[in-house]
Amino acid sequence: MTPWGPKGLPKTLLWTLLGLNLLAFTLAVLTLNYSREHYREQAFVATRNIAQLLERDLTADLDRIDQILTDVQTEVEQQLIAGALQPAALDQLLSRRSYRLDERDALRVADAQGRLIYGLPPGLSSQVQIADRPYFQRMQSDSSPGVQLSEPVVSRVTGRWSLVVARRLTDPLGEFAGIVYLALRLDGLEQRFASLDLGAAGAVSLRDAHLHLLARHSVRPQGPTPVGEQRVSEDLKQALARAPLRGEYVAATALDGIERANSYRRLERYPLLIIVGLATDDYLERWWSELTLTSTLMLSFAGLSVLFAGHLRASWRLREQDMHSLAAQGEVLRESEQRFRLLVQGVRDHAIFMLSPEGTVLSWNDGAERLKLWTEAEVVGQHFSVFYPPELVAAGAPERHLARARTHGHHTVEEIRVRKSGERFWASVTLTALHDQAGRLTGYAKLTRDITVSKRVELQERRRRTVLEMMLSDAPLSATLQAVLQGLPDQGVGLTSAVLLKPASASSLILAAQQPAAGAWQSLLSAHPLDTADPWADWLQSAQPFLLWGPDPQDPAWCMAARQALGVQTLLLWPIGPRGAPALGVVVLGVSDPTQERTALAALAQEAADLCLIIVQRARSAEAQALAASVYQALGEAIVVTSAAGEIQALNPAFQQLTGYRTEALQSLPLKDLAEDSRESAWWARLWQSLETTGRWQGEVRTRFAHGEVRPQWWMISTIEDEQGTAQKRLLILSEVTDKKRAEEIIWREANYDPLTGLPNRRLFMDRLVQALKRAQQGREGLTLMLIDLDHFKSVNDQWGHEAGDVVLQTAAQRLLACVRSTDTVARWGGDEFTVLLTGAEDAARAGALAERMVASLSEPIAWEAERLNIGASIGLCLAGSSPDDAERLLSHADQAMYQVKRAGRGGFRFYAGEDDLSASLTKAHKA
Ligand SMILES: Nc1nc2c(ncn2[C@@H]2O[C@H](COP(=O)(O)OP(=O)(O)OP(=O)(O)O)[C@@H](O)[C@H]2O)c(=O)[nH]1
Repeated sequence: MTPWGPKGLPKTLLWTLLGLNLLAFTLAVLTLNYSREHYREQAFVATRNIAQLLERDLTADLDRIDQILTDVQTEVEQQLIAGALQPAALDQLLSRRSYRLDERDALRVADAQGRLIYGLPPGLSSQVQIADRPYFQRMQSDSSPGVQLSEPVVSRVTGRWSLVVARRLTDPLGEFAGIVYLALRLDGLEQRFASLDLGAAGAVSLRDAHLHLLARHSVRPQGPTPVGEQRVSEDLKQALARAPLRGEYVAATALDGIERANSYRRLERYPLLIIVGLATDDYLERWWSELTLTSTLMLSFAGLSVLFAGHLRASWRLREQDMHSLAAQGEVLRESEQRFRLLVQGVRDHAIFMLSPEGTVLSWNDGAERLKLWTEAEVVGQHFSVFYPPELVAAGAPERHLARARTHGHHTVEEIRVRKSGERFWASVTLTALHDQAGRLTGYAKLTRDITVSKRVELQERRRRTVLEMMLSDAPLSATLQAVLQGLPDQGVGLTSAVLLKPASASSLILAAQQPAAGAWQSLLSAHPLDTADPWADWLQSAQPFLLWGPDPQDPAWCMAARQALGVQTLLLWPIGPRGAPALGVVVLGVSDPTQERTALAALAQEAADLCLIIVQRARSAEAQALAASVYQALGEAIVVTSAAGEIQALNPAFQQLTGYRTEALQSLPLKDLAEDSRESAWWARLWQSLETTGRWQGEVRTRFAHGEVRPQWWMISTIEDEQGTAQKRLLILSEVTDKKRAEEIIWREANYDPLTGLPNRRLFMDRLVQALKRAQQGREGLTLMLIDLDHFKSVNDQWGHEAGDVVLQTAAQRLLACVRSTDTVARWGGDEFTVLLTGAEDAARAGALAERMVASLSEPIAWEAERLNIGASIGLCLAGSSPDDAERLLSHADQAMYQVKRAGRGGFRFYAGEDDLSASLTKAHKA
């Protein structure tokens, strides 16, 4: 945010507002000051006027009094010249003059000794003396004529404060003869002052020459007037010093402390001073209102200024924020644009460019250059239809796409495009219409991505699926092969046509040909048969790919003809068939675009060839299966098909006829349910063990028929295995029992089983060991071999006879069988030696535990007649390794391990510990 700084507009405005406020304030102060001075001046004018009026008034009064006094003086002096004072004549005189006097002011005459000789009220006679009065004594000694004024005195006649106005009397000799005077009552003066309008607190005073207070009127009196009081304010003293006759001053009066604007004036002819004052509060009353009003206005103005400034500041801040935010947005936008431009420029996997509304290229990014191989300088200004293959341009695709984008906002399509080199590729194209704010079309943004790889995979998968579905729905072979070819041009590799040929009689057989070039192929082959002469014969035998990329004089004549007939440069022949085996057919591709990637073409041909091989092989295996099924159905032998685990899956008609069963009745039942003999579980276990280890079993079985009948049947069970040797099905063929079959079985049993113990003999054990080793070497199961030799068996024979030895051998066989699983094989190797073959996911831990159990079991006493025979067992173990162990070597290793146990004292087991265990093998060899 921009600071509320000195350079900003708001700061200027702030200063302006402040200046305006200061100006207004100054003006207001000046105006108020002027106004105050004005009011004061008015007050002075008023007081001056009043003082002047009072001066005139008082002077007039005193003049009048003086006139009377002069008249009386003249009269009295004449009477004195005449001999004695004649009061009657004075009364007469005074009665003529008395209208000019206030009735309260008495005119009196005192003689030279100060005795009142005239003017006393009745009853007082001559008792009144004024000889002690200072004014009397002054006049007694001062012979100057003229009127004299006294200091304020309390009249001895009236008892009131009075001012004595007197004239000196002289006798004819010129000696002092007394005074004639008028005692002017001061309260009378105060009453006169009271008639003046002096506001709420004004005052007027009269002082004598020595500033004694004579009379005073205050609108707000503080008590009786202190007549004679000489205290005055310093301001008055200073003013009098400056201007003794008249002047003005402002001061708080010494008597009541109220500040007033005062005017003073000395009477010209009498030593009196008039002071008139108007209280400051009075004359400034209006000024105070003005001050209040002005202050209110000023405060209002200042308040409004502050509000205005605040509002302005807030608005400015908002504006600043807006501007900042705009600036920030602008910056973000610029950055975003920059990033977008860099992004678009830098995108290398997508062609991103702009088109004008007419489809002319306006801009070009790195990805576009990489994808389409045009540089920006070459392509800008060209119409974008240069990226379309000619057939799409001819069909009006570019214009159609623009129109769609215009109508719908954008248009996405997956189609073939061409690079500058002419190479075709699968592209995913999105055209987006761009408009300005007024909604006018400004152009198009075009995004193109090379999707050749994924598209090929997708098309390949689609074709495979189609072909698979056709195969599963048993579509005709030719139609399925045709489907392989039909999808090929979509792969975008510029294929002109493809054909599948059957080489054996190639000239006449086209297995399938891609439309619409089938006719061209047909006529080519009729004119130039692809015979089996050199070099084709050898090639077809080897089934190697044959790629002809360009015309070469060495090429077979047929190729030259094919190129010519199809109008192509590149021919590609790919054999159909497993490598190294004679070809079943040939895929021939004619490629129109010489720039095509060879690996892509080769992959396409190979994939078509692989698909064709699967189709042909399946057709053949279907034929074979159909044949087998018809044989199975037609055969006179009764046949049952089961799963590898023995669950019944199918019965042929002959079986149903023989046994009376329907297929549904036996479906999923175990095969052993058909054998009455399987009630004895050990019998069935032996049978199944034989079947699992040898894959075959045959013998007489009491067989249950449909209606409860049990008839002896000859069972011949064989196993159908897959290519890895894993059992898939069991096939049981039932037939009538014949002597020959019985004899065969006896011979078979004697050849494979030990008659004393019933265990498989050495021969059968070796068979099973070899089979198990095969499986172990395919990594499908583990294998452990055990060689068990009874300890001290000879002594049983020696001590108890051969029969006892036989019982011991039989018992040992049973005990060993009881220790193992049904899938394991326990065999009698010979004499008192047994072998055990443990299969499945064997490990040393389980084999060791089993050996331990066997040692323990064989150590248990064996009952014979009343005796308890004691033997033991020594066991050698050997785990089949990942190396191709042969059976003999395994047996030798187990034997070495067993002998080590014997040497160590018997009664135990031991694993073969490697070739280093020489002592064991050597000693055994010696023993042998
Ligand atoms: N009862 C009986 N004895 C047999 C049979 N076959 C072999 N023998 C005897 O089994 C004996 C095996 O001998 P050896 O294994 O050396 O004797 P051993 O006492 O077990 O000696 P070690 O194995 O060293 O403990 C021989 O005496 C044979 O005659 C047979 O079928 N029945």
